[in-house]
Amino acid sequence: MGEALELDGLTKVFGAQRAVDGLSLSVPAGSFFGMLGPNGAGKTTSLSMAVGLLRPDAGTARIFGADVWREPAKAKALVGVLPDGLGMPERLTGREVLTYLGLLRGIPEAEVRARAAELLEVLELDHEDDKQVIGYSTGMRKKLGLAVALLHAPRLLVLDEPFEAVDPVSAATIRTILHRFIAGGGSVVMSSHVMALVEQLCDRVAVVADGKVVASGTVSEVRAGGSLEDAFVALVGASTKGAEGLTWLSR
Ligand SMILES: Nc1ncnc2c1ncn2[C@@H]1O[C@H](COP(=O)(O)OP(=O)(O)OP(=O)(O)O)[C@@H](O)[C@H]1O
Repeated sequence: MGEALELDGLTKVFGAQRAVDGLSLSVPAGSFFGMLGPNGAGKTTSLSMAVGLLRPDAGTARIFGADVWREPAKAKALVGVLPDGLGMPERLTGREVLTYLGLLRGIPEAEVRARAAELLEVLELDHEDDKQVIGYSTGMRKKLGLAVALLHAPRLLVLDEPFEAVDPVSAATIRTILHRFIAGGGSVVMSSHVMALVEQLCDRVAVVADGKVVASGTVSEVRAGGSLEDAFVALVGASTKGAEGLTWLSR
């Protein structure tokens, strides 16, 4: 079936820091792919380059074979993105955001309205229909961002921390939506810090540290008989910080 996403030698340098350092990975079509890594490992920077939001200093990103930076219109039509710290038109309601972005995508108006209504209902954003985005909570923003990513029925979803700040009921809804998306032939790449969620949802994972992939494969290959959390700590190095110092916290 080919590759949904192929990153080859992606590199991004900020000043003296190589935030992403020759990162390569391959996401087979139909897979649910988890990207793990400690804070500052380079996950957001890599995913931003992968979907055309941040220009790489070197390397390539392909979505179903389309080069994200050489054939952006073709590549971007195939992908729905939930970026980190999503900027939204703050003075629009959720329904207006979806309608506006759907029309910009070239979806016929009646179809946009029908899809927006369905997404808002499923994600339980429809009961506060008058609320502008500026009044949304972090979790509501995340859900609206996911609705935006799904609106044009992409073949690949790239989601940066989709479950962050989302309540358990909404998280279950999102999990169901993502499972249905995969069952319908879609592919998902998501970053997350929640190991249990990655173990439960994903069939393949990559662990990123210092801007490089330090392990990748099926979940069982990467966890190698133990838990994913143990494998992760072994790969990125355990820290003993926090056990010492801070004596002023003791009573
Ligand atoms: N615009 C920027 N300017 C300077 N440095 C940056 C910029 N964006 C990211 N960085 C640095 O690049 C490194 C990788 O950051 P990135 O946000 O990709 O990590 P991450 O793996 O997504 O982390 P987290 O899990 O905390 O979200 C960090 O050290 C960060 O400080």
